[in-house]
Amino acid sequence: MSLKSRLAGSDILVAPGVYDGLTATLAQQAGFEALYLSGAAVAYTRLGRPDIGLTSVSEMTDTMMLIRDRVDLPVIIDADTGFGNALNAQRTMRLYERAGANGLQVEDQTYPKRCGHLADKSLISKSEMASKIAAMADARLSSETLIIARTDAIAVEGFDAAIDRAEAYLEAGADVLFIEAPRSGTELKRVAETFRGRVPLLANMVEGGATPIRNAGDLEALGFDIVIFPGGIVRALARAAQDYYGSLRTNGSNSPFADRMFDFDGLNGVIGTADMLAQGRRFDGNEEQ
Ligand SMILES: C[C@](O)(C(=O)O)[C@H](CC(=O)O)C(=O)O
Repeated sequence: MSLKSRLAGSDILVAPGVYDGLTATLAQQAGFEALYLSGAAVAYTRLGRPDIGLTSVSEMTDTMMLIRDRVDLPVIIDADTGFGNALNAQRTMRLYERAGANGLQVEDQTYPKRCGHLADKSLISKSEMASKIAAMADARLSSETLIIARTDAIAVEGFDAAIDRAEAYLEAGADVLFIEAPRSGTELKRVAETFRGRVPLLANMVEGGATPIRNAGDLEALGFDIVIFPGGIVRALARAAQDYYGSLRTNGSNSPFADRMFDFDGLNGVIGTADMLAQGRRFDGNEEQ
């Protein structure tokens, strides 16, 4: 089912963060209907760096292609600022679509851009962002690909300015709105009350970030249509990896950690090694097999 038609349904769409073929595979196996390819998660894992605009459009496109080759679920991808002005954003649109993305999230920050939950953000003007959204809509290869317009204005210009910007972005052609980092339950509720029923709304749950954490059911009841959990997987894996390396360093062996990790067959089961080898045998030119 396309992302667009899925959003016509009444249940909230829960899109966990992913950043490579393995996390995409695991999320699909867990039963999620869509994935969120998080720029933050790519920065955290591939660069070991914060989400401050260091990752490039090529690295994100490459990651999108790897994920699309592995899973067939709809993917929403982080386009950051579009990686520059409207012309860069148009190129990002085409590259991401060709790589297999189904929805692009673009934000109104300027460089240096930051994670929406960090301080000291700065914005391009409302009209420049509206033009960027129109430019992306113009460049879009398929009308099925959604443009998710994000405003970071709450922390910079205040809540009312954020709502005003979101209205302008909707007018400019955004398919989904993402008001980044509401600071309280009241702000979350006001976002939902303002746009519910007019346009699909996305909520972003960042553990320890500016927005109080709500579960998917609560967000659905408020009127949100999509919720992303972009960096949670990296926070979980980073903790597990820290424990793992600590244990190996201390013990000189993985045996004490064995009940917290897959063994050889276990991981092969997760990634589907047997099926893939069987498929390879069909094409190895040996009629006997
Ligand atoms: C949604 C986000 O843009 C992302 O890169 O996943 C980040 C999330 C994060 O930093 O954890 C954001 O700016 O909210």
